[in-house]
Amino acid sequence: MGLCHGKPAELQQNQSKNNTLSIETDSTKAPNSHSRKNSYIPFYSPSPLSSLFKTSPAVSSVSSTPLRLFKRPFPPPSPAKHIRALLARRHGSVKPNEASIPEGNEIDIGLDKNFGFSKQFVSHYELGEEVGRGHFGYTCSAKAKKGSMKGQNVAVKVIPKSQMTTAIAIEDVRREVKIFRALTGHKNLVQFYDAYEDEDNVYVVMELCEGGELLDRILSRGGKYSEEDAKIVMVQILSVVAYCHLQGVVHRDLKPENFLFTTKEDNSPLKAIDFGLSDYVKPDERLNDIVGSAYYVAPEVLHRSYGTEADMWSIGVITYILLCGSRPFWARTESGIFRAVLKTDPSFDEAPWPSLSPEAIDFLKRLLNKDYRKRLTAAQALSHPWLANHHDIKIPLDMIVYRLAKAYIYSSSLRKSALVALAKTLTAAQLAYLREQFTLLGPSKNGYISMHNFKTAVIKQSTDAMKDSRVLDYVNMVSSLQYRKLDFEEFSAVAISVHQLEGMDCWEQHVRRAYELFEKDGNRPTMFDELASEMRHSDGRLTFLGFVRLLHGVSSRAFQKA
Ligand SMILES: Nc1ncnc2c1ncn2[C@@H]1O[C@H](COP(=O)(O)OP(=O)(O)OP(=O)(O)O)[C@@H](O)[C@H]1O
Ligand SMILES: [Ca+2]
Repeated sequence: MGLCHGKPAELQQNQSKNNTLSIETDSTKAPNSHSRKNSYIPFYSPSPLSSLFKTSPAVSSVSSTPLRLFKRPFPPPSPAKHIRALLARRHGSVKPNEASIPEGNEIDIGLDKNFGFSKQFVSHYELGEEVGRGHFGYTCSAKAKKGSMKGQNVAVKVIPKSQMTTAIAIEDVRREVKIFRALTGHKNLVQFYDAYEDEDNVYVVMELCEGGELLDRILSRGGKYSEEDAKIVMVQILSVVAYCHLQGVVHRDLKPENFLFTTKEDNSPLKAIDFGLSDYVKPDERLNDIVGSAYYVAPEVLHRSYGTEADMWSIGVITYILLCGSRPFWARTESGIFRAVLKTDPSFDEAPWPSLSPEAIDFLKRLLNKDYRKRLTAAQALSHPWLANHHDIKIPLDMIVYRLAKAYIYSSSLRKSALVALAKTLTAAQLAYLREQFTLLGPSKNGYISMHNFKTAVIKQSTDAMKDSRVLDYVNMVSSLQYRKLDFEEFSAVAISVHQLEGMDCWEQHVRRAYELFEKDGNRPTMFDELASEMRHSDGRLTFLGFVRLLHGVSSRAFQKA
């Protein structure tokens, strides 16, 4: 993955209007988070979520917020609200401008609120003080009273059953616990211990993080991180997200509130929490429910067709906030935020951007690309030059390689030779990521991998989540495809993403050079009699335009239509 900037023209539209210094109204208010409540934070204003949680009547999210003057294009980050469509989905109905929870319990008659968890919470743990609060639950510290954990401090997320007013809300809690339990084991993921229930609540017992939320740390630093400090955070976030994605889990609510530091030390490890909105997704599947928090939501989520790439967008938003202290997409209302996400591009003109490294900006542009096919995966982001040479990076296996392998094997031999030509144009830095993936697939001593390797490499890393998400079925299907052994050269052609390369400035150079190579080695009269004239020379060989279409995997039928 060489540094090659994203398309500036595409990304610079609409910037000017975002860059004016203005009086802004922050539409969010502070949560009840213990740590945050007690610390003075200059730009802080209270969040409507806390009142929501107490099932108060309708709360206006905007009217009670004071006007503040900020010397920034946008106000600094504050806790993000969940998207109203999500609240409606979970709680039954939400009025157009109010994120309210229906009152009374008429709608939960007949709902099965038994989870099959142990009922022995009280005999096992002694609940302590509240350490945090979200929309769906509050979290307390607790002490284990018996067993192997006796005397140990833990955190307990308490999810009141009175909040579970729809079948969807109940299903979401079941899934949250199932995913959290299955995924546990990564060093940047809060350790799950057990789940309990009684008449009133579900209790999720987990490792206690005493260092507070990433959001609090951003705010206590005055809103900004140095590049070096931001890298330390991003490597940890990417590492745990790459792990989730490989297992077939999309988090869907990545934001600084959902990352906690284990201790108050500056160099404390960071841990992901809150799988409350997570879901399983197979590599070739698209989800369609609108879920997440407005500032961090990806455009394709709003278009109701998304996969793991949506998390990568949220990671782009987090990185942007870390580096400049402002949100890239901001407006006073939810619909305004959505419009910004769909239509505007973040500004990189104002301070501090001109003084930041081109690698940092390139990294961001490749995450905040509105076309999800052009976005970096988590494993690719870890291989990006901005993070290169950072200590503690372990590039994980990337499921996109499996998807690309399947597409490659089903391609015509003509497309295969076009991809081989394109792969020959990659720079050493770009090949580094592919080399890592090849190595992870476990090549033989003489440098070949077979389709079987695609299975053995994944089995080593599989958790129960991978079974539940049916990623293992997908891997079995890919590894059973009939294809010859691959050396690194052909593997590079297999695992090259044409869409991603197309999102880079250097695409034109790559594709022109690749066409030259293809002309030399692979171009021959095509067999499709009715190829459109602009796709073929008079002797039947592919034109440059035809070559580009071929790289994208356009079928012969589409060629005929073109
Ligand atoms: N393991 C933990 N250790 C310490 N504090 C925690 C832990 N887990 C959660 N918290 C605190 O509790 C808050 C709420 O937890 P969590 O995000 O899981 O709840 P939620 O209701 O699902 O949140 P949201 O409103 O984002 O959906 C967190 O933001 C954090 O401050
Ligand atoms: Ca949360």
